[in-house]
Amino acid sequence: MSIPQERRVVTAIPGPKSQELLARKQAAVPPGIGTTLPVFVTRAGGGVVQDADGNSLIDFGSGIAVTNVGNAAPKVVERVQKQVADFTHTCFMVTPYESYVRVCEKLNELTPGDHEKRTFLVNSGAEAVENAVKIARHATGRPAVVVFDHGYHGRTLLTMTLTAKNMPYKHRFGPFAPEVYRVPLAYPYRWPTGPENCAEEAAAEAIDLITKQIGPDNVAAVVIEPIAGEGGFIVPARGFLPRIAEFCRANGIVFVADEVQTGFARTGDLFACEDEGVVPDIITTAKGIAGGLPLAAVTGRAEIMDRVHVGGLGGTYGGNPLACEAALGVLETIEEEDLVAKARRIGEIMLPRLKALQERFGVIGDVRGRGAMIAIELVEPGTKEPNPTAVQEVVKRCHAEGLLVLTAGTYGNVLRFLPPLVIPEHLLEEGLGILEKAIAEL
Ligand SMILES: Cc1ncc(COP(=O)(O)O)c(CNCCCC(=O)O)c1O
Repeated sequence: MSIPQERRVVTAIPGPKSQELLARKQAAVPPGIGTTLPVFVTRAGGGVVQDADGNSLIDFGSGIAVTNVGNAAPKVVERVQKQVADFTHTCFMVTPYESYVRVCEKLNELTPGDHEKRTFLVNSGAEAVENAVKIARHATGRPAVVVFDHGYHGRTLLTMTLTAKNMPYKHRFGPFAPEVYRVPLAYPYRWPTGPENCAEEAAAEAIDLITKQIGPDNVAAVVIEPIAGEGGFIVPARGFLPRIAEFCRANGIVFVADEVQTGFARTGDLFACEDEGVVPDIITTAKGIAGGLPLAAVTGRAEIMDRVHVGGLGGTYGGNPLACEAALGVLETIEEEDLVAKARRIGEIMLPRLKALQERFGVIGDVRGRGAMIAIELVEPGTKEPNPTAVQEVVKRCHAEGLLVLTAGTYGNVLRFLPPLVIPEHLLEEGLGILEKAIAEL
């Protein structure tokens, strides 16, 4: 890795150059575009991001689960550099090119299920989810879409409607899309009768709501994240996903797995659905797919995807050639560096240390996640009362020490950890040390 894999804090964070740039940002960009940490990045790679003031921060965010293979990953850079000099855009619907087809062939091969599949490419996770719903409605002739508490699916009108949390995602942006219904998620830590009953009871409640209040024959699709991302890294109780998938199969409902955040080795499987052997009818992917180039994909059963009339799917930039080359570089990197195993290793390091921390500090109510998608939920000690104030305090301390961490959760009380899968273990350990110190000092 060409960038020194070290934490180096040489100024206040943010430093003077970043502060100057922040003032310019505030004069040019609306505040609706928030900023987690106002350090202006100049280089990044491996497990670090470098800023304009010469600081090198440990990256536990990966640009929100995007740079799984590392920022500026060598195979991504090599492929994109060659492609950009050949051609930058033709619009695949006008004159196609082989790299787009190759990406789709690989996704058809690698996503869960050995049935015949089709894939097409778009630009963002939200666009992928929008298209999955379009295709499900077209194929079934049904209007309704079922989503879950704590779900997140994007910021377009439909995906905002599918998303659960009001602030900041939905507030004052209505009216929302029709025919979207929400049912309970199997949230073990907060399930009323305890985690051991969660899968069966939550599935029964969800299925009962669909059956009694919507009508299975009116439902085109169920859309669910195998691990809820923005909603707080909620790993549904084991057995919940298979029960929901089975109900969908029995009722002709398209089961859409939204793997925008969980995909591409992040959770210790190439796709998170593999963990319980769930085979989705459609899977949406983005983020980790192209190492930072804007790309997303809709991969589904051929008999569903092929129902759409010619010209019914599209968009100008979908499957941009640079992004397709990047995606091929990502897939090569995941395979050659065995990043699925590396993600599992990250979980094996993080989970025990966080569980040991939970033993010492009552502010940690729950430790959860899989692979390199890990989180702690902070509460008022001795209760399950969400503690967003503690999260903000820990974040402030981590950032000041040069550790980039992100938050999540419906209640704003989750610290989530999404290190690049290529992060050197010494940086992972160092980052955990900073986190432990920040929590101990609360
Ligand atoms: C499961 C899941 N589905 C869909 C999406 C949407 O993907 P886009 O590429 O951001 O549109 C996401 C994006 N999550 C990060 C949102 C960042 C923000 O906007 O504040 C996701 O996690």
